[in-house]
Amino acid sequence: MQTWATVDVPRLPGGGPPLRLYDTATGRVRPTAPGPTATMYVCGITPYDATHLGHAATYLAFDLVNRLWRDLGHDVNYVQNVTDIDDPLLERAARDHDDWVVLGMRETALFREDMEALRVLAPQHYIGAVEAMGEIAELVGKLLASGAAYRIDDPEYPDVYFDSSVTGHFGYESHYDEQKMIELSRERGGDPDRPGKRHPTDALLWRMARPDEPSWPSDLGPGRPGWHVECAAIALNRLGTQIDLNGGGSDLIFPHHEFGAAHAEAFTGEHPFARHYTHTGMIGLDGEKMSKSRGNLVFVSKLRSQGVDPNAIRLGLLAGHYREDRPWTDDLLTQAQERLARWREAVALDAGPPADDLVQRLRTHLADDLDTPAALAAVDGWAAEALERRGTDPDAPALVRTALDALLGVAL
Ligand SMILES: Nc1ncnc2c1ncn2[C@@H]1O[C@H](COS(=O)(=O)NC(=O)[C@@H](N)CS)[C@@H](O)[C@H]1O
Ligand SMILES: [Zn+2]
Repeated sequence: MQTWATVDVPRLPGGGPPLRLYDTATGRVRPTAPGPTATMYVCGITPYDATHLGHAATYLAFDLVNRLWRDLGHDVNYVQNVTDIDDPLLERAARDHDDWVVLGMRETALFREDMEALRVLAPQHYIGAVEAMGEIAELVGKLLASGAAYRIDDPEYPDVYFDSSVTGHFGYESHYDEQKMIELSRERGGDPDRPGKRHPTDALLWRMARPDEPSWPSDLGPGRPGWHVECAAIALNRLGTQIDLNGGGSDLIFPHHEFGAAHAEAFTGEHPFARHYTHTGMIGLDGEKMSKSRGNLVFVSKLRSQGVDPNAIRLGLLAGHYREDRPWTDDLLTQAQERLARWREAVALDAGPPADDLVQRLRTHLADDLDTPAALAAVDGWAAEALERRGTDPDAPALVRTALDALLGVAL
């Protein structure tokens, strides 16, 4: 699938400390240690109700990771999927009497546009589940052949399930207990109560064709994939057997990333699949998580059509820490617009206070588990000084502009 147009990342002089990120599996903020090319898989959207500010907050967080790794001299191989076939998409299309293919294409196009407007660096590989159907079915076939998966004893629909016990590490990513796993599995597309499963949380790998549901031919018989195996296949085939970072919102901790890791590890025999599992907090509105099911959504495209500068949306979402569940409010946007205007005024000056120290502080704060509140405050400090006392370094304004572009993705 075509990815979106990307902006280039200006080079900054000097360098910063290694990027440290919170890892859900080890429960600690730990240094990332990518090789020359960092490998990152961030789960993409299920293409409807795109792009709400919750989506945007998550992709902005991983955009900072992308930018920081580049600033540290790494290339980044960034892969993202589109879940363009799955129950929620089919349900939404049915509700709106929409063709599910058209709905998916329309919403994916809108998502691309919004990502471009927000200056999110494009993934090297932007892959839809439908276009990856062959490789997904192939992975399911191999898991079935190896005994890591099994067919449920249901003569009408002998669907294929993953045996969550096969890797011996199941649960290492989320650390949830069985009860919580069953609860979340039920809430997020699983079927723990289906009779005949070896373990209630075992995840569906291949759903045999049902009447009036789309299906694809495969060696497994006609059908369509379960949700988690698409991400395992797409990541393994483009990033290798162990990756630096698997990212997404905290609602993906379980079942999605636990199973994505288990599917990958059952196939490769290598553990852990990802050296970091990093999850963002939920953006809320009026006290509730912003979510499709609740319909309390604020859309990037709507704000853009009202003339809101995408850089202000970016600053509004980066004002809070990426791992905090936090509300989106009109106030947040107003403060971000004022901050953006102040910063623009300061970098428009023909001189300012020396900014080398600011660049290093930006790098240090962002390398500390993406501490954007501290980073933005450091820029506020420089801008205030520049606007009060003007400062005498003629190179400072341009250096600040370049640093904000490269490290924060903000275009002044
Ligand atoms: N309110 C929210 N705040 C922050 N992130 C959110 C919010 N709602 C969804 N997300 C994140 O946005 C990303 C896309 O969500 S999604 O459209 O539901 N799609 C999926 O979760 C799957 N297609 C992943 S393979 C996920 O990482 C999800 O965790
Ligand atoms: Zn995913």
